[in-house]
Amino acid sequence: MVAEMLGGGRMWSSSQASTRGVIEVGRVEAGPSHFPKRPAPRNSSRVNLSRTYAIKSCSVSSRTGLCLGQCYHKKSSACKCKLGWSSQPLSSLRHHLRVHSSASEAVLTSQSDFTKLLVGNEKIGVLLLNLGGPETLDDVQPFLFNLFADPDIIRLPRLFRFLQKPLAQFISVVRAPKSKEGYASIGGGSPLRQITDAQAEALRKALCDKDIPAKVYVGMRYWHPFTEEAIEQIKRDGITKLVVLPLYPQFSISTSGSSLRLLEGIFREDEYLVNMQHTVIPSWYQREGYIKAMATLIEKELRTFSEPQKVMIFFSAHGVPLAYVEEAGDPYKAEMEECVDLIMEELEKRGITNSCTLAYQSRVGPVEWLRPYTDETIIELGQKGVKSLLAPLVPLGSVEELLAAYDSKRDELPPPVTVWEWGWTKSAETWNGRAAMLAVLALLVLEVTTGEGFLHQWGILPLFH
Ligand SMILES: C=CC1=C(C)c2cc3[nH]c(cc4nc(cc5[nH]c(cc1n2)c(C)c5CCC(=O)O)C(CCC(=O)O)=C4C)c(C)c3C=C
Ligand SMILES: [Fe+2]
Repeated sequence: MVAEMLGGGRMWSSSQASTRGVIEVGRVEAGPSHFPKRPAPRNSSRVNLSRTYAIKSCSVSSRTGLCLGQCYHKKSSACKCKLGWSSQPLSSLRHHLRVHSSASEAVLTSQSDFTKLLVGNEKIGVLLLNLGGPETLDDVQPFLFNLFADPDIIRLPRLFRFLQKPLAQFISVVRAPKSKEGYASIGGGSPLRQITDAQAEALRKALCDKDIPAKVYVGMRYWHPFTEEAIEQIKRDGITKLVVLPLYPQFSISTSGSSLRLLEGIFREDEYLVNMQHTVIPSWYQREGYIKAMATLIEKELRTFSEPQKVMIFFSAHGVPLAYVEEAGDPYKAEMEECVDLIMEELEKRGITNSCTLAYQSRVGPVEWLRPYTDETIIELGQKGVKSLLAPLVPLGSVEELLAAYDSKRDELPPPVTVWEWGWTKSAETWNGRAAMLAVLALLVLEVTTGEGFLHQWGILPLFH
């Protein structure tokens, strides 16, 4: 599908138009992660976290050319709105995005414009995207089928795509017993729906408190409520402006990318949606609210150790297969590393200078995943004499896995380490969710108070100062 991205685009009426002139319909807001990477000395002042960057990546005019995800600009002036990430490196995106710092730019909308806009029949929606999870043990195999049938999860060469569903059926049946064991150990189902619904409700309330009567929807990729169901509700509610917000702080082909690709397909086919204004936030790990929330959680947890300064902060993130990063250009690893850097810098500002490690967990299948692996790293740390560990980035639902890895390695650790202090509790499972929520709220609050960000670009939030 070729999208007309340059020049076209539904424009706002003049009272709505952003004076920045860079964010229009379908524009993607993104942060410093989308700059070409540069070495980041720990002590340099790297990023102004409160700054917002607007990226001219995706304003599309034709009915068939609506673009929800990140877009590729070819070397020629023509632009392709790719349906998937498998055939073209995502890293090429960075070279073609026009990045604007909005820090010094003008105020967008007056208070009266704001009131007019809200009263003027605009219906704002926020669509939170997440993975979804089986609610009962009987849901596990069909959930796994949906997951493995996704070409962004099992990436087959185009020629072999016809095998996707049979393969998904096979893998889901084989994997189901192991998965069921995991879900049985956390109460017989995934907590993700409850957590995401709670996030949606908290966000709705926070927006409502700010006089933004937005409806917040949850769209899951592999289980109920499916993204398609959320979209149907959005249409029934007559939403006219939609903010699409994946609940993954860092972008990966396999998570936000997959959900955005699905949405892109739905939008392309639907006249109502094609005409609805929308904006997408592909990743937000670099937002001040998120970084500060994570730093605060770590700071608080460190205090529970007997010798806090000796604790190794062990970021155990969800992994992805190595080929995603090396062959398909998934920015996930770079974004994860930058996220860890930003959290550590924030901690340094607070006088916390503990050492840290980043490792990846949750591998599935026989292929190589991002290294270092969490289970192996735990042993190495033990052998190096690290006695206290705090793990802040553990993915939702995976704390058991990490603890099991730790426990199974306990015997392999040298004697002084067998009394390892472990700075994590079961409640950590929801930390990512809570931090994500905080981040989203902080993002909105930040944008209300500073005049930066997508809501201002749209002219739906006024400046307070
Ligand atoms: C090739 C397979 C997988 C990739 C790639 C992958 C990436 C990925 N996943 C998350 C977050 C979560 N995944 C969860 C469950 C889960 N993921 C896979 C496979 C891949 N994930 C499977 C098979 C499962 C089911 C459980 C299992 O059998 O191990 C969950 C938990 C959802 C829940 O039920 O609550 C999360 C969260 C990220 C962030 C990511 C890439 C960055
Ligand atoms: Fe996963």
